[in-house]
Amino acid sequence: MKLFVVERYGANDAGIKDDSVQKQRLDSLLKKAQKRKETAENAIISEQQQEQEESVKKKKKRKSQVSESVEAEKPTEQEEQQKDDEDGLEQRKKATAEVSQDPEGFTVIGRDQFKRVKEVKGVAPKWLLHPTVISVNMKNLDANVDDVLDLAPVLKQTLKTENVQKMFPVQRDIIPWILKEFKFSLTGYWPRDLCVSAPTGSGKTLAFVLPLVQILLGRPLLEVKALVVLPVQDLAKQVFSVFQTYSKGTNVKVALAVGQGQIENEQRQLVRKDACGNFHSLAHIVVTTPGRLVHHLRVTEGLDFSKLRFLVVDEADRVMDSAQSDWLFHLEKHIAKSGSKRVLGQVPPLTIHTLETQAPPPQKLLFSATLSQDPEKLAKLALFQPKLFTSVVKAKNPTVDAENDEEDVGHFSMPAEIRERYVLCEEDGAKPLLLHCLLTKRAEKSQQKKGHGCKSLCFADSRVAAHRLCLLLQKLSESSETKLRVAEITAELRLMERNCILNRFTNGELDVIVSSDALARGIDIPSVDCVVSYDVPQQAKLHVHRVGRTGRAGRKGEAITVLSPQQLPSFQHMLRGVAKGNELKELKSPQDEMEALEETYKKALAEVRKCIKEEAKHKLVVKKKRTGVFKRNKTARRRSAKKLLKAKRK
Ligand SMILES: Nc1ncnc2c1ncn2[C@@H]1O[C@H](COP(=O)(O)OP(=O)(O)OP(=O)(O)O)[C@@H](O)[C@H]1O
Repeated sequence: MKLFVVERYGANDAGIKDDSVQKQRLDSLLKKAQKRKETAENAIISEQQQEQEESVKKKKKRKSQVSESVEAEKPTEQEEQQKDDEDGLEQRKKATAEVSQDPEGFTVIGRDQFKRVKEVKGVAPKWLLHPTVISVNMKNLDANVDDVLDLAPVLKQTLKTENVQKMFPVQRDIIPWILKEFKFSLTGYWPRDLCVSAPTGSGKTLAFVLPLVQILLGRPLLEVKALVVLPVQDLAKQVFSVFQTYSKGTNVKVALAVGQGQIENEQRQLVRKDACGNFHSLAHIVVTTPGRLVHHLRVTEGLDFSKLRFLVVDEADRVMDSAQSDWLFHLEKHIAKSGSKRVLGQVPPLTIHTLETQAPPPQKLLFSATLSQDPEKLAKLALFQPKLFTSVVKAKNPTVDAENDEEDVGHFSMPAEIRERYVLCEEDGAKPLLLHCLLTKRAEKSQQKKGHGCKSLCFADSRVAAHRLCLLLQKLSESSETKLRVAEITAELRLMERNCILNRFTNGELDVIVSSDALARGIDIPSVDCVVSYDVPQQAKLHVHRVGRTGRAGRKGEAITVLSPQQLPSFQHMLRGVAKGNELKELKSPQDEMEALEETYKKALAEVRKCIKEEAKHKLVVKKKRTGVFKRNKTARRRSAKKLLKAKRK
């Protein structure tokens, strides 16, 4: 044990050989500590006394303003009050002394000095508080293409061939605004940035495609003037095809860079190197995803964004939330190398000198159905005098308490054409059967009424859940009279496979697509009749996007969410901030049909279990084979290397 004894003061140290000297030192240290404690306590107590006195003074003042008759009784009350206050002070003194003294005798420094910090409430900027409200009414469209827009005849012709007769409210408001800002910028002023928050399927894509093509019409020089950023490949391809449609018959060149094929192929569409070694842009508009953009900025020689005039960010909230949200930083760095335009960063104070010496920054155009109106998030984008167009008005949700109706809680809005309902499922295990019954019922009704089946999209939480649900629905419909053709789309499938399934769905070869949230955002699938949220979405945003796959472009749609009774209150609470055209109603659960199919369901469940086991086995075999081949290859390589060495030695 001696090993662990630390002798801080050795016997040879001067002045501390005696025990008496050590005692003296200890006493003086303890005295000092005691003094410090007392002064700290006194300070706290005097502070509290002051506060107490002030409060008593205030009370006195208030009471002196009351009438005389009441005043007659006051002195006794005041005295009592003062007594009470003093007693309270005494008690608190004791309590603080007790609290600040730990049972082991240590004093916690500053324990009584902690005070609750006052919450500072942020103030939304003016442009967020005073937006221009876009109508959500898609029924009585008054804006004829010819009357409203100052568009080139080629574009008007394409609109006619695409069967666009009238402009949707977003397009009616946004297109002239962008064109006007552009004209304004030609006079030397910087264009204002734009934020658009409009419901799903309201035609936001055309609202930026048309003005960009119009502005870039007839430009002899090939320079990248517009960069359009979307969160994922599928959406970028979709927007690219709209650009292609509307740039037909014009000299506007559009390129796609989403990482679908080899990077060299994309580079060939973006830049050309001439005989003298100079680089030339090959597109006016580049449609891309954040990840691929950063890749090109790093590796594509001669890519020049210094002449950029427009930066469009569709599904802006998702793009900004994504892991690659540093793409703006990389873009700015890239531009800074070749020019002085600012994409990010502090906007300098606008003086005549800045206007004269600095080129305007690219105008940022942000679009989304669930655009964040959080000033902090938007501040990251360094928007220049932004203008907000929104269709979000005060949410009115009859299912929520009346007091909540008064709040300005609207963050997102949904198309008024969507009829939203929920169905309660008591047992979690019976959910697939309930879904099967709902879908077959809908298909039969639609067949009777319209003469064709009902196209439905079902959203599950994950890829695995979507796969299992798809198998179950397939098995159940095999044994039922109404045969539903079911397929699945998850992020695991390649783009080609996904497109193939979507084409079959659009052509009426499939009735149901089960999907993970890979399909939830932005994808424009014509005429989806019903969207079913098989698993409850965790965020209102996700719900808005899922449901938004139906009821597009003014068509009618239906959205059903499958809930357990326990999930209902939180679901209703989540939808508090979503402005809807229709109220949320309950749909009767098809109990009779479910009971009739109980045996078939059990069989289907057993078959699916078998199927999943076989799939897992198959995957394992494939994996083993791969690793086995790899090992064999490795050993073969080693053997051949050894043989070679031997041969060399010989
Ligand atoms: N003026 C119009 N007349 C008729 N159809 C239109 C018009 N404008 C757009 N559409 C069609 O409406 C559908 C939805 O448009 P779009 O994809 O632009 O919606 P969105 O607002 O971007 O939706 P999301 O927020 O879900 O991405 C598309 O099929 C498009 O062709």
